[in-house]
Amino acid sequence: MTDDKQSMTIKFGLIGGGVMGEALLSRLIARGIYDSSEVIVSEPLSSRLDFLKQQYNVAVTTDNSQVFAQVREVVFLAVKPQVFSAIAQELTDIDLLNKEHSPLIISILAGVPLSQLEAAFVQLPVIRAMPNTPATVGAGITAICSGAYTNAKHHQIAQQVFSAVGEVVEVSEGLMDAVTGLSGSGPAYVALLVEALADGGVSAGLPRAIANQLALQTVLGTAKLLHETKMHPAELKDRVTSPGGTTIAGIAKLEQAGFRSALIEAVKAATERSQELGK
Ligand SMILES: NC(=O)C1=CN([C@@H]2O[C@H](COP(=O)(O)OP(=O)(O)OC[C@H]3O[C@@H](n4cnc5c(N)ncnc54)[C@H](O)[C@@H]3O)[C@@H](O)[C@H]2O)C=CC1
Ligand SMILES: O=C(O)[C@@H]1CCC=N1
Repeated sequence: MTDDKQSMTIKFGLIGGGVMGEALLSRLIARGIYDSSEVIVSEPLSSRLDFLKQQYNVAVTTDNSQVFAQVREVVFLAVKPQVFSAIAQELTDIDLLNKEHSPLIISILAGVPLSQLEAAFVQLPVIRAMPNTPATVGAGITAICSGAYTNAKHHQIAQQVFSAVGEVVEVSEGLMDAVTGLSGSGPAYVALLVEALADGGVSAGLPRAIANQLALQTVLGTAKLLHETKMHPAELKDRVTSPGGTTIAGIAKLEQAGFRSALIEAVKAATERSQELGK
């Protein structure tokens, strides 16, 4: 059931109010891309629904068909890929194409290809995207690729939506699984790195709180330095590494333990998993 907000004004519909859905929603409203009165969220968990309604003052529903029926501009799919076929099934009774304003469908579902999306949303404009969790703080990066029925306006809408949460790149669809394995899953790898660096500091005798702070700021500062100066990572590594010094001793251990290979294999494994999710 929807609440009493005016359905006439609904421009943006979110299906799935979880981690990524909320990250996008919060920034879109904070940046004024959509007013809260223009948004509807569909989510089966009542605790999440209540929270999102309270926090963002948006219309809410547990009925996905309400979103498809009311939205005039964008339907944003942010459910798990495993739920997609059930949602596609719910659409069979709704004539989306012949609505007065047929919406742009944006999907962030890992692995689900444009062919599957376009089979569910027949002749509708669809954009497949892969954002990442730093979107929550406006520091995300999103790769997008467009379906067959999109035009320049749809493209502009997707750019505007994802620019609200960070950088946007366009790739061909064949690269989306690799994007998922790198930047989509990447925040988890970096979180592991931060945690492990701090553990190393604790192991070397640092108090936990100081070790956490040192580890986090080292990763943040290094990323900022590389980003702002456009320096090649190898050059930065060389600058830190004094002959016969401490850093080369640490790097030798990382190489021995297969640090680079572990990251390469992680990206490859996540890419393969994304490919599997689309089958
Ligand atoms: N978490 C991440 O870092 C990223 C996730 N993604 C993709 O975003 C999608 C969502 O991921 P998360 O936000 O992490 O998951 P999540 O589990 O936090 O959110 C999914 C939400 O969908 C709701 N839901 C379940 N069934 C539903 C249905 N039938 N109709 C409407 N809502 C339903 C769930 O209750 C939940 O709140 C996934 O497809 C994932 O591949 C993409 C980029 C990054
Ligand atoms: O782990 C996952 O499947 C999702 C997609 C990218 C990040 N999280």
